[in-house]
Amino acid sequence: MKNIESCWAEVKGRIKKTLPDHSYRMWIDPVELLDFDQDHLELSSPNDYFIKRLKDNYLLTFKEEFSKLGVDDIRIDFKVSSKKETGSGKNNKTSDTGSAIPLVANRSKQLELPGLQLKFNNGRMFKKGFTFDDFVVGDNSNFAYSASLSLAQGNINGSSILYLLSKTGLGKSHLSQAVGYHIIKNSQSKRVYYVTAEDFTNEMIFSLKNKTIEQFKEKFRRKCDVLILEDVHFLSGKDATQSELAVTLDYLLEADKKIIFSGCELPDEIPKLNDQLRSRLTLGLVTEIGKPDYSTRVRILKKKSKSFGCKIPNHVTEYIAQELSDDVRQLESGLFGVAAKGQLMGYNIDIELAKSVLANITNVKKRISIESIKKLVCKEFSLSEEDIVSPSRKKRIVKPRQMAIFLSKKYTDQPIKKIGTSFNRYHATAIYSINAVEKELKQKGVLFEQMNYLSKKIEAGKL
Ligand SMILES: Nc1ncnc2c1ncn2[C@@H]1O[C@H](COP(=O)(O)OP(=O)(O)OP(=O)(O)O)[C@@H](O)[C@H]1O
Repeated sequence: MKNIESCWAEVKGRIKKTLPDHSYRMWIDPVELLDFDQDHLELSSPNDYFIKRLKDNYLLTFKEEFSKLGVDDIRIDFKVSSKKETGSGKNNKTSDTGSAIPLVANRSKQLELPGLQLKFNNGRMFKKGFTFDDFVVGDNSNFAYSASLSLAQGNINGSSILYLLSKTGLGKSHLSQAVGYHIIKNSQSKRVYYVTAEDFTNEMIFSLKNKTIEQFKEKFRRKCDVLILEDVHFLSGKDATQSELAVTLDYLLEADKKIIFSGCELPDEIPKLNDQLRSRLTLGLVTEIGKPDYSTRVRILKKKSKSFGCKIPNHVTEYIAQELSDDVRQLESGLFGVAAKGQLMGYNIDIELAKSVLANITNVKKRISIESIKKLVCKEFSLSEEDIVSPSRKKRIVKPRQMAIFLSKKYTDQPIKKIGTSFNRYHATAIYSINAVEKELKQKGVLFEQMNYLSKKIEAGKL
């Protein structure tokens, strides 16, 4: 009889060679040997869902690999148990420092969506680097990552709908595009439509105006295998689009197509959504991505520096991770700032340099609050603070109020509900204000100029 422990290590090694990096990392790497005897072994697994996946997809492989090593008819059981409980300190430590997770050795160029290049055809292009291999998994994103990967590879416990929920900059677009990218990469004939809710609305309006609405319906209802729809909160109050989307979803669900939604709020919390659409949005699995903890932030920074080819010393990386804890977009901008200043000015990349770059980000952030934005807008529009929170619907007050609400959403991480309350407004009205400003910004008129002016002041910390 061979030594089971060494066989298990060899089985893992052999499976690693046959699986894509992210699948191995996701499903096999966390599994540890808990207990064993001559014809039986017990393996650890983080949760029941994981166990089901292992049994469905990898149990046979485990047995085959054992058999190849001369261990036949082994009985394998799984038990919910974290790595920590298994006492494998080595794994915890290495995954904290990031070295347990192999960096992408072969960053292939981001695939473009297949098919035509026409505007309004398949929607937006995927961003380079928004793949599963480029996503750093932490406790904050484990569930969302695993659900996204399951959907990309098949389905999530029989369901084909996923709702990714998070505050801004935490990886919703990254994961939803990773699903699309994975599907196209493995099956180029799949028609993946990646659009924001705003794109969907605009395309619908465009089709109505141009009398091509039948083609629009046909495209989304019958010519789409995977629909990725981002920022669904944008649909608030857009009745016609909501009804069309609900019907589209029925067609896709009927045909068992895959659907990924993303949004900053739960479907139940998005105001002015008709029941028809709301019930369809809640059909899928809702997975939330939270803020990454310190060790995950360090791993994200290390991965980003590596993929962008910049060498940042460990203590500087740790300093950036310590200082910037709100979201990953902010982390990225801190990292780029430090790398760029170092390179352009020929400075050493050290804590002093990092401090000087991060000071702008953190100081400005500290000073920005709903109240400070409210004050600034009142001052610039010669309004009193009573005016801006009053019930008045006079144009000279409504517009600045909407702008202040929009800026509060943009520059603070406060929930929209809270922003609404700060202006004595319902949640639905706050969302309406944000949408109204977004729409007017596109016209590049006076409001656009005013917004630029206010944004520059806020970013410069002149509050
Ligand atoms: N876990 C992660 N690992 C690596 N990169 C990440 C991770 N999470 C987020 N990012 C990066 O952070 C940036 C912002 O992420 P993304 O655009 O997906 O956020 P979002 O939640 O969609 O934000 P928004 O709601 O503002 O659209 C991207 O460059 C993305 O690659």
